[in-house]
Amino acid sequence: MTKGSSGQNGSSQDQVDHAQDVALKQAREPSSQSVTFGADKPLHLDAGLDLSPVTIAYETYGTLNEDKSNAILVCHALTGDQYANSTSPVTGKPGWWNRMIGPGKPVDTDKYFIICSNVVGGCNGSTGPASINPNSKQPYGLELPVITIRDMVRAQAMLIDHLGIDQLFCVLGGSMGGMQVIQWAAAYPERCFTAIPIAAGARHTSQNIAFHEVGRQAIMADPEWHGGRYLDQDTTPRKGLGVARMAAHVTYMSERSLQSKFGRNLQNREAKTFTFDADFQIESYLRHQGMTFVDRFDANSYLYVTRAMDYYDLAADHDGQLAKAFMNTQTRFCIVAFTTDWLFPPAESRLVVHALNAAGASVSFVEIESDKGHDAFLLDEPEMFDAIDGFLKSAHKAHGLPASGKEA
Ligand SMILES: CC(=O)SCCNC(=O)CCNC(=O)[C@H](O)C(C)(C)COP(=O)(O)OP(=O)(O)OC[C@H]1O[C@@H](n2cnc3c(N)ncnc32)[C@H](O)[C@@H]1OP(=O)(O)O
Ligand SMILES: N[C@@H](CCO)C(=O)O
Repeated sequence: MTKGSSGQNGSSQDQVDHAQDVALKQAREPSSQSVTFGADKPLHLDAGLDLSPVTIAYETYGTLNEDKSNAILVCHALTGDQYANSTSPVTGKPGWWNRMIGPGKPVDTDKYFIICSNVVGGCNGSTGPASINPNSKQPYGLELPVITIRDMVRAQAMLIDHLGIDQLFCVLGGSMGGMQVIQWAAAYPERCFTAIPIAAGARHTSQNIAFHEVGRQAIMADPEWHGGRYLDQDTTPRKGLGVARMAAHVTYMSERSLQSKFGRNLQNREAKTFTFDADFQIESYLRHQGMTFVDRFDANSYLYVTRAMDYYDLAADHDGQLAKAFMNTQTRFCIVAFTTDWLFPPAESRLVVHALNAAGASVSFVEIESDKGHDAFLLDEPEMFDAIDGFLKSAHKAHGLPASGKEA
């Protein structure tokens, strides 16, 4: 942990110049597959408007079998993207779920056809606030209606229709991805043979909304935000977005992991400097997380995706009774939670488990002892891999799928 001190509000951030911003914008052009639905097939939004055209950028891995019964939809988290198992053209980093997806891995590309799409409201090729508003011919900015988790899932259903798939063998994802899984199972039970929400819940809590609001205010307080019209000015609210990520990142870790990674260790120095530089490793680490984030994510998209999570409350959509969302479902659930996740603690997952039990659903609950906090689902957690591997293998048998997706 001895990377050089990086001043979130200091000189190294300021070195990121105009050219880099332009490169970033270019990188956001969809480089994956994408489908665009026109005015004849608009996306109906919870905000009460229709969105068209609407583009959905996605990646696929593995082979779709002849009867299209081996498809798995992977839903990404807040700032994730469609590059779950392929190198991101924006960061040059390997797929964010390479540990989970691949030949012989729990989400086995030798058996399944895996689809991962960028959410609507995002910034990696799907329609979002940086997309061109057909009316003004300018980027939408805040003219894009607020997007909800239900909207994201409705857009994914359009993509699944487009691919000619009636039923998904599985829908899985973590955090905001897990919210989408829960919404998929509630809205389209007959289309989900299995569902695996990880480190997620059926609502955003008051504390979670509070942290998101801190982040949004940091972005909107940055003078470079320009009321959301920063792209017209060829700039981005880097400082505000960086601070938003720093605050959010703390919530993705646990007290134990922060302590064991960094403790009170100083960053490349023998003694405190009696300044406000990044004396502590944790300060340097957070500044690094903030700075690298602004190179890969759009500030307005951050407003939209955080809002989507805040608005999610599945019980409220069913007279306050979560079980009603799942009545008579045939979907088989595996709910995964981590003991040190304080963003979506196991108690939130248990509410979903109890509702599923009350609805008579088939559900297993895997509570994993981990010190990695919320982001454990992105990391090396053998117990999580074993649980998902076992669950999918048993569901595979119950479904009657052939051993390999290439057969059929
Ligand atoms: C879920 C989706 O759909 S995808 C979106 C998820 N992706 C992200 O959230 C990306 C940002 N988040 C992270 O990096 C998360 O911490 C994780 C969980 C994904 C990765 O966790 P880990 O592998 O444990 O990495 P860790 O948290 O230690 O961070 C490593 C980075 O911090 C840097 N770092 C570590 N210590 C320090 C320090 N003292 N000072 C400055 N930088 C430091 C490392 O150099 C490394 O930088 P790099 O990522 O630019 O190479
Ligand atoms: N760290 C992940 C999960 C947050 O919920 C992300 O940024 O998407």
